[in-house]
Amino acid sequence: MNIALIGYGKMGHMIEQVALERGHRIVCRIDVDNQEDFDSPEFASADVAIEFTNPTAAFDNYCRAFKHHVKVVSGSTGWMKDHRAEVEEMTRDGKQTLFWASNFSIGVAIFSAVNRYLAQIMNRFPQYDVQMEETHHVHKLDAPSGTAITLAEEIVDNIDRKAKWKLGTTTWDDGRVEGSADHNADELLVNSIRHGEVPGIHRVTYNSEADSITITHDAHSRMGFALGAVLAAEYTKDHTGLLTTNDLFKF
Ligand SMILES: NC(=O)C1=CN([C@@H]2O[C@H](COP(=O)(O)OP(=O)(O)OC[C@H]3O[C@@H](n4cnc5c(N)ncnc54)[C@H](OP(=O)(O)O)[C@@H]3O)[C@@H](O)[C@H]2O)C=CC1
Ligand SMILES: O=C(O)C1=N[C@H](C(=O)O)C[C@H](O)C1
Repeated sequence: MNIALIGYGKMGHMIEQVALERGHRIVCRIDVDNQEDFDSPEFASADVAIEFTNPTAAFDNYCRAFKHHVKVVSGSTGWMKDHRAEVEEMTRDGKQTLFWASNFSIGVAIFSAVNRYLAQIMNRFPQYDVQMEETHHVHKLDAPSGTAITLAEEIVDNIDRKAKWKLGTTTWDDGRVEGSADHNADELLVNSIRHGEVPGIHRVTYNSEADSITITHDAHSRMGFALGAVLAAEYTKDHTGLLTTNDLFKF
């Protein structure tokens, strides 16, 4: 299939490698300095555009692709709080197509199923309090991570004693600590750590006086995200509307 890349950074390069290995063609690469290529015949020839940019650019990129009726697969995080409703409206009834996931790795799809099940079990065991921690490289622009937000929303949806999640502290390599761990009992605290070149670690811990139960997903590289994004593009070619990994992996 024909793939356009929007954002040619760490993920864009890795997705190109995986897409070529799987026999696809890259027909267009759009980065900051060639935005006019959105209006090129090469971009319009794409079956799917794969977008990995940043929290502030992502929504505009979806709109520019939709103008040419090009379907989008996107992993950019941090835009949902401002544009979720608009994207839901644009993709309603398959008018436009966006496959979005805060994390494309197969491992996180499995982790997320375990996360939801564990939260349901914990309704019967009020002696356990739950907290989350995510660790990423120091270049990351958003905190908490998109994956942490998705996992936190799943816990809040499934465990009666938590009403919402709250960003706690962000701890940096040089020892700086931003934010505060203060929170109410009905708030799920999510702490962030920014360290070196870590691709992404997500940890959910249930703690009681007697013991702790921790589940962790630790990405060894970005390769799992890139493979998932290309699998999502292959799925998106034949589907419409607002899609996500639950559609792809059938969890
Ligand atoms: N869902 C998932 O599985 C994953 C999601 N991510 C998310 O994907 C995003 C990108 O990650 P990553 O590749 O590591 O980041 P990078 O910073 O390495 O790459 C982003 C690229 O997008 C470019 N860019 C910025 N603005 C625009 C624009 N308006 N149009 C086109 N290109 C633009 C940047 O250019 P310049 O450098 O010049 O600004 C850069 O080349 C982040 O939001 C990250 O959180 C990352 C990994 C997995
Ligand atoms: O910025 C990253 O690198 C990552 N971003 C995604 C997120 O915010 O959850 C996914 C992955 O953890 C890597």
